[in-house]
Amino acid sequence: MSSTAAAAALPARALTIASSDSGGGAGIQADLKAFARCGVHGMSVIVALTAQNTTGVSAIHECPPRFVADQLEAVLTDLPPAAIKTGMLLSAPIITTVANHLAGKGIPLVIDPVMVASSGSRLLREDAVAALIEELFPLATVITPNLMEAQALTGLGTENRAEIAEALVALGAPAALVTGGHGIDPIDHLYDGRAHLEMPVTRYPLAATHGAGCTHSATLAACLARGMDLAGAARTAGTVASEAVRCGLVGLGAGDGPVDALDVRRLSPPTLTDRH
Ligand SMILES: Nc1ncnc2c1ncn2[C@@H]1O[C@H](COP(=O)(O)OP(=O)(O)O)[C@@H](O)[C@H]1O
Ligand SMILES: Cc1ncc(COP(=O)(O)OP(=O)(O)O)c(N)n1
Repeated sequence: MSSTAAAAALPARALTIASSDSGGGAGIQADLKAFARCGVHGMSVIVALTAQNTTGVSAIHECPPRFVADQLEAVLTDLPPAAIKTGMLLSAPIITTVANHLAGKGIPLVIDPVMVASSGSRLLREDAVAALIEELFPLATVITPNLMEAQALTGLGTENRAEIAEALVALGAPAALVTGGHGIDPIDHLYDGRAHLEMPVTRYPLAATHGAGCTHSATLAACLARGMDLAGAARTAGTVASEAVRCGLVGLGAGDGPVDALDVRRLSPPTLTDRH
């Protein structure tokens, strides 16, 4: 195969800029599984490490912003991604570093404004919320808060997703997708500044939703990397996240079990042959 033909056969690339979950349920670990689920080569810039399991976060170790910049430069210079997602960014200096590296690149960007873990720990410092809105939202293709994050960002108490999505777009993001895992109705709501689109998702009443939001936003980025339009990518993200909950590993730990985008229980190690 010629090198041009070999390059044409390569998978699309997507990058996650987020934090590690030592329990393997959310964060970078969930993102890379979602990228693989979508047939996309995943790359990662890790901004913080969490000591975390299914019951909660016990410690957070922040990477120096200079090392975040080193990772960004390593990836962006050699392996430019076709789409990027951000997850847990933790601090204002990290957000500024990320924004400085992404500004002007024109790469589709999904911002998952991760603020508080479902276990209650803060994953975005209070003094970093303004930086997220002012420096990163204008660079986004779409932001994907859950209902509670959307309420915190807008200061609105309503559960009316159309109203909240419009307020999010008014904050500077070109499009907002409010996810529906926690709401009364399991509906994802997309507003792109012109039209509203409601996307029902199948809800599974399982104790295995840890990492659902990460899986959702990573799938959305992977679909954009593969050339899908925003509405199609949003529908696929809702379906993949919902399926990951259906396949979730209930009982894996003492708390909320991790979602499983790859449905690993149906996989087994390859059979070894004489050639191996
Ligand atoms: N119980 C559930 N059953 C099916 N899908 C779910 C469930 N919880 C979450 N999801 C899926 O995960 C997505 C994100 O979930 P959500 O709870 O809104 O965000 P987060 O995990 O960030 O709190 C939803 O849009 C939905 O597709
Ligand atoms: C390292 C890390 N990143 C993100 C989250 C939040 O995960 P998410 O899927 O948005 O929601 P919950 O699993 O907290 O419901 C996290 N916990 N850790």
